[in-house]
Amino acid sequence: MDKPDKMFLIYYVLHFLASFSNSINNFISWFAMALTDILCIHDLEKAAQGMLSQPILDYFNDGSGDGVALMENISAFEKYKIRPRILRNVSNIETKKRALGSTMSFPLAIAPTAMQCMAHEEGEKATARAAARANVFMGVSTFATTTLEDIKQSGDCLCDNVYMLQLYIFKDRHTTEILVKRAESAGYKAILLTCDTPRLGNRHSMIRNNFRLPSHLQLPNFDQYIGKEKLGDVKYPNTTDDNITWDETLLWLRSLTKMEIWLKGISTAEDVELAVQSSANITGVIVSNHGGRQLDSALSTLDSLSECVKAAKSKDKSFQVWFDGGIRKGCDIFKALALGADGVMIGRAVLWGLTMGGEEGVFKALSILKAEFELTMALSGCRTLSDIKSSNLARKAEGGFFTRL
Ligand SMILES: Cc1cc2nc3c(=O)[nH]c(=O)nc-3n(C[C@H](O)[C@H](O)[C@H](O)COP(=O)(O)O)c2cc1C
Ligand SMILES: CCCCCCC(=O)C(=O)O
Repeated sequence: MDKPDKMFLIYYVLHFLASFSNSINNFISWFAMALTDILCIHDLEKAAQGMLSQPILDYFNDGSGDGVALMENISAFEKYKIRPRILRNVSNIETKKRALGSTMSFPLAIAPTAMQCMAHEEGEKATARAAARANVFMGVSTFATTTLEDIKQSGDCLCDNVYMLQLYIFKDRHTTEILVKRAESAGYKAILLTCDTPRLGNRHSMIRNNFRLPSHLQLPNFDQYIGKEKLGDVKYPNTTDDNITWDETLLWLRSLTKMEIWLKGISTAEDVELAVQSSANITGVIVSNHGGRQLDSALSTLDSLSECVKAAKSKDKSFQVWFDGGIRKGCDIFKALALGADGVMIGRAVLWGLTMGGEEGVFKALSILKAEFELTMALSGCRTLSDIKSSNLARKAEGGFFTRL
């Protein structure tokens, strides 16, 4: 047995022991994490693999169709290399970033991911506590397995943080309206309207595994309406609205709330222009292909990013362009910012941390990415976020040569 395998074996034994008692669970998670030498997000991914049933693991990890968009989200980062600058005094790196009227510790937020109690019994509550400790904003899925109020309260026990509700619009608009109003009264700061899922993507493993939410879990933000027995089958498109539009839906949503509205799942300049021009007063977009889970053969999100940034910033410099898809390393964050993103979000990296160690595991994932990002800045000669520029990158061109941007 080589060293990494031994390390994970120790972890599984500790995790098994921890499952006997909630009270020592957190301590064991922390201890196991220290013992098992988790150094990067790939270590967390590997550790999470052995801890979930196949249908849940596949649900978290897989993309749609042949998985091309999923793979290319990751490989696209290697089309860019960093051009480091030297002798620039990087003794005092500054990574803090302002958005939604608050400050985050670095330009990264947690993307909304559904059903986190499948990863760990504390689910979204553990994620919220880790996010609060790391001062990282948190997106909460409509399909959360915890109420949106309980999630925020769990983080608020530690300190103030920013929460954003990801919204799927149901055909029953009244259900959606209740959700939006609950989020606003709970103190959520933004709605992230997911726009790339009028229907669920073709996820082979969900179909093969006959994926269902485990019977002890619920979707308490709306399951009085949808009914969890419908989850994962063809009824999904029957409950969410596939007739949402720039004019009618966005203006209706704006009439419900004063919270910021962001559009998630945008990948073209044309749609960014519409977002900037919308009279629904959109704050920003998240350039995303849903982690490769929706339209297979979609452009990788890194390949979409430049046209989206150009379209937004040429019309309104303050319009926010965030990014997600394939971020596994601090240098990935650096590359997305160098291409003009205002910040990034991460999905699976958080789920792997949560699976492995609950709150401690998510905190570990966030800490790894922050440390790697800071190191990339230092080694590239960038002391502040505004020092990160497109000239810090070279892109692979014809013949495999790299040319500077
Ligand atoms: C298991 C899983 C569940 C997700 N659930 C949602 C969701 O409920 N709503 C949503 O807008 N996006 C959802 N996403 C997409 C993420 O918000 C995000 O766009 C994506 O995970 C980013 O890619 P990454 O996982 O490579 O970081 C989900 C992604 C995963 C992996
Ligand atoms: C089985 C229903 C999935 C609901 C949508 C969650 C989601 O966005 C995802 O990517 O999965």
